[in-house]
Amino acid sequence: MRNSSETHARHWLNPVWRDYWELGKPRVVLVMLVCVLVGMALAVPGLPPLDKVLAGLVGIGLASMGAAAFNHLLDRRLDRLMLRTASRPVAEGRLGSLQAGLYASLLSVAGITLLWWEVNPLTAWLTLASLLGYALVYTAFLKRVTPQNITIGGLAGAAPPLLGWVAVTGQIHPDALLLVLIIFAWTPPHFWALAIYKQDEYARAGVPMLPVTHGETFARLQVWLYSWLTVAATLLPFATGMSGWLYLVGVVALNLRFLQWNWRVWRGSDRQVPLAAFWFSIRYILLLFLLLLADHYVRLVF
Ligand code: HEM
Ligand SMILES: CC(C)=CCC/C(C)=C/CC/C(C)=C/COP(=O)(O)OP(=O)(O)O
Repeated sequence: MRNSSETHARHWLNPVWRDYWELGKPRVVLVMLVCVLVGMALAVPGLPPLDKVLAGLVGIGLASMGAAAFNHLLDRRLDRLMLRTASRPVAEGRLGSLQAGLYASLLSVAGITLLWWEVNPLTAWLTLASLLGYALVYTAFLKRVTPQNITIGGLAGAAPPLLGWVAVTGQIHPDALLLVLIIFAWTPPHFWALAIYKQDEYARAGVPMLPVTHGETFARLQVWLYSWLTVAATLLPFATGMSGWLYLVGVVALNLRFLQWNWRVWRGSDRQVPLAAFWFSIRYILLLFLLLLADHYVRLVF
């Protein structure tokens, strides 16, 4: 048992708000909100209406953090079995299941309600579908039963640009679906690179991730193949006229780096390469969406 001074030191260093904040996976949600914002910006020729932008970002942000908190709750036993996740707040018992469940419900209900009243019902429905897709379909079911968990579950994570687009226009447009396709195709190279690096932990925890069920070589090949699918998807905004030359030049440069990293994942044997490719995938998707944004406004001005 901890003595009181240790307990005090721990609370001082790790206050409870920080645990609640961590439940929402804030860094992942931040990148998702950038994708939401880009969806909003590309949906209209000028600036999107500020009230929809603010209510949309807050509502989708709350719902996404709620979904992430449900993931922490439902995965608490699994998380305990892996080094990367063992010290998470619910897994380690710093927050109880009831607390986490109430917090996740509160964020989710607040987010969806805000979207319903201040944005539009379609955005609320689509966000609810993404929330349930990640928290229930992916976390509680797919993750535990099939190595295709993230290809199917990735649809929920890919939704943000569509949510942003619909928040501003109230309608689903094919261009928004192109943006969803980019994230959807990018998710397997993003995640399987990490899964290759962490395959021993997933195997020990009994999670059927691709490198565990089909072997490391097959997973490395899939990362390489899906990175080509991602490259193809990223060229569609230019091919359809949605984005211009600035986007094309930038995305070709990004894609060359992306392919280089994923080629090294496929051909290399260095154990650190998949981890580096995973971190590059995050910079890649962030820069790609910022590029779409820059291209959109440059084309408006010139
Ligand atoms: C089902 C789809 C996805 C899966 C399975 C997945 C999986 C993961 C995993 C396991 C991590 C490591 C988390 C950690 O160590 O705490 C991670 C990190 C990350 N993911 Fe994904 N991801 C998905 C979709 C996305 C999407 C759609 C985005 C953004 C658009 C995203 C952005 C990030 C970011 C920014 C990080 C780094 C977080 C940090 O700094 O700790 N991911 N992802
Ligand atoms: C409303 C909406 C857009 C919802 C999407 C919410 C959301 C935060 C998705 C995140 C995707 C992600 C990090 C998956 C990893 O889960 P994991 O359980 O495989 O990874 P872990 O082991 O790190 O928990």
